[in-house]
Amino acid sequence: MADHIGCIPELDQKKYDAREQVKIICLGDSAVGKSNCILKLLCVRPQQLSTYALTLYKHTASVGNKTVAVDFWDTAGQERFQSMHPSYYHKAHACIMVFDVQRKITYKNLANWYKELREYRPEIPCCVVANKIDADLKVTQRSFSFAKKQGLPFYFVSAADGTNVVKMFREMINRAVDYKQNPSDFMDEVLEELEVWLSYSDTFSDF
Ligand SMILES: Nc1nc2c(ncn2[C@@H]2O[C@H](COP(=O)(O)OP(=O)(O)OP(=O)(O)O)[C@@H](O)[C@H]2O)c(=O)[nH]1
Ligand SMILES: [Mg+2]
Repeated sequence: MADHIGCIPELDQKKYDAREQVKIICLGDSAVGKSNCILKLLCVRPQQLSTYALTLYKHTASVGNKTVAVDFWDTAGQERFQSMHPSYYHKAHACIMVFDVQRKITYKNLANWYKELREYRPEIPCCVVANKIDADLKVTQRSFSFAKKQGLPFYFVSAADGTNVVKMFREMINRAVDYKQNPSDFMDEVLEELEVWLSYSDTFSDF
């Protein structure tokens, strides 16, 4: 039932420097399995690049004929205050919201996370992940209406045995790239144009 997990043995610097880059954030209550989902995908020991409150995981993925550098942003602790710093949301291209199928409160709290997400990022693709299904497979027969009501894709996942982990991330990376190429948020469009313009002016300043 588990997906095959594609391991990346070591960092390929060329791919890492890929032009296309997306930021994907994870939201959800403490201990729902956010970090474990990412770790399962990466199959490698994480590289901790930032502070106590934030861990940044680097990943490369193929989307069509392009190599995409993916930054997964994960928190360590701040979600216990039921709110994230605005910089966490800044320029995110997609969001993965996780709850624990064994703790109802984590499902209820999705509404708060989603509200906060939409205050900062009204248009980015988002999905709902029901994690820890290995602990009780019967939950996959239950319906969790929150995602449907909000029109969000929904995945039953187990970070422990890998079920649906790769599928979920692959689809979300595709959607993040898609969003980056066709932002529906006006501010994002402006920032995207500005970035292209700045990269051109960098190139010319080399001459
Ligand atoms: N049975 C089972 N346990 C899981 C699964 N995913 C995570 N866990 C366990 O749940 C606990 C929390 O997992 P984390 O990945 O650290 O959760 P988190 O959401 O990153 O937690 P914080 O960083 O504290 O916010 C750990 O003890 C994991 O081993 C899963 O799919 N199945
Ligand atoms: Mg964590």
